[in-house]
Amino acid sequence: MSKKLTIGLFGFGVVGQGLYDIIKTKNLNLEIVKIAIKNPDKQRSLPSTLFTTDKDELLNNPEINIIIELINDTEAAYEIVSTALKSGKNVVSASKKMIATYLKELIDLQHEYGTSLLYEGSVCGSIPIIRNLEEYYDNELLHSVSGIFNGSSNYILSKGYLDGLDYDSALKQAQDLGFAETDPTSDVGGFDAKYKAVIAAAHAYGVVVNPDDVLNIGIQTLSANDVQYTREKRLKVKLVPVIKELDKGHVALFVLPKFVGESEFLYNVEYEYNGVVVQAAFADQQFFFGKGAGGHPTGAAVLSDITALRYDYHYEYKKAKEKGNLKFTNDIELNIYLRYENDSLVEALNFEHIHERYVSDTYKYIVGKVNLQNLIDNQYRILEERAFVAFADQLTGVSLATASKQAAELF
Ligand SMILES: NC(=O)C1=CN([C@@H]2O[C@H](COP(=O)(O)OP(=O)(O)OC[C@H]3O[C@@H](n4cnc5c(N)ncnc54)[C@H](OP(=O)(O)O)[C@@H]3O)[C@@H](O)[C@H]2O)C=CC1
Ligand SMILES: N[C@@H](CC=O)C(=O)O
Repeated sequence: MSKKLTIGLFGFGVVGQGLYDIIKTKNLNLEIVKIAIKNPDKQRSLPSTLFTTDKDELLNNPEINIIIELINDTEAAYEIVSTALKSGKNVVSASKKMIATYLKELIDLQHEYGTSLLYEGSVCGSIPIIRNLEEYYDNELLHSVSGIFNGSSNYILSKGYLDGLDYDSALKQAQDLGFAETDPTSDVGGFDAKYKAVIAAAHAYGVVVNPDDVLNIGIQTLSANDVQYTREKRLKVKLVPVIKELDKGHVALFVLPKFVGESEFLYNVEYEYNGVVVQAAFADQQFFFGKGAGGHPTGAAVLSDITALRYDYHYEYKKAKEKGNLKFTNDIELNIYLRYENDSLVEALNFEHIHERYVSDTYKYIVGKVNLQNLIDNQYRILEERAFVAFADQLTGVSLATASKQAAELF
């Protein structure tokens, strides 16, 4: 019989309960000894003796050998996870914001204390992308990793495009289904996708990037004109993080809405499903597809990490050792679609090339090439002015797939 896992679980919300549902269907030789929650007055589906609001009852319990952290409070999560790692307990977490924000510290803690932190559930829910980037693509030259990394925003886009549902109602449904973050701005504004991309970049390329340095523009300002424009061109809008190795040892990373054509894998990824497109030198293009949000899909990924701890699995962060010289950069050119009202925004973005321009009384747009840093500098203005930006490689004939062979000129 494999060694018994004794678990201290933090959080009994959507993911915590999803994990519990899965565990109870199987005889896995593991036991949840205690569950820490925040609100002692909330009605629970399990005996009250199992719950506590005192984190030390779990962290200081020598019988517990694994801590599972599934809470919705970033700072508290970091405190719990770092304390556990320091005290010799292995940890599984799905808290992508916490992991992306404190990735360097968490890697250092694992090395210093010889403990393991696994977080497959933090990136694209049920899709096993972290272990694949870490292990399978160990020796493969990765050109790019991109995809749909957020279920809620994809759900909203699908509900609008396919079912004609308005934005607010679709968001409410995503919240009711347990897909959305406590603050859904994280989902629709591209923050959540950015945290996931930051984590994926560490395993794909060995770069640890501060999320504050990464552009994220979301879908909040998508208008009827934008939708009409994409329909006419037989495109769809998807919220897509792109992680791309450039020439001369640089990695670019950004999150933008993207126009996606029928021939692209992401075109048919709908609702809460996520998709990851890996462009590799020899394997060429590969596609991972699965549910990206919700208690059971995420719980399944968390359980996979728990069982991996049985055989002492830990991330080696191999690319950081092998490719340690890669540097993150925002100095790249992108082809974008910009729908705007104020001409001064166009001036501020300082387009280097304009492919297409349209102006009427009610609708103005430009398709052209800008520097990513200019977008970052005007990120808040774009949102305030309710302008809409999308990565528009489809409109200029330069896609991530074809571009991979052209190094820095891809965009
Ligand atoms: N929902 C999803 O589809 C996915 C979520 N995630 C991530 O997983 C984590 C959990 O998400 P989710 O389950 O949806 O969140 P929920 O809001 O559904 O649940 C959060 C849980 O955390 C508990 N909690 C909050 N603060 C503390 C604290 N300081 N100590 C102990 N317990 C605490 C809450 O307690 P109480 O019950 O008393 O309120 C609640 O049980 C988040 O980081 C989220 O980003 C990752 C992938 C998918
Ligand atoms: N809010 C997230 C949940 C999973 O990570 C999403 O919608 O994808």
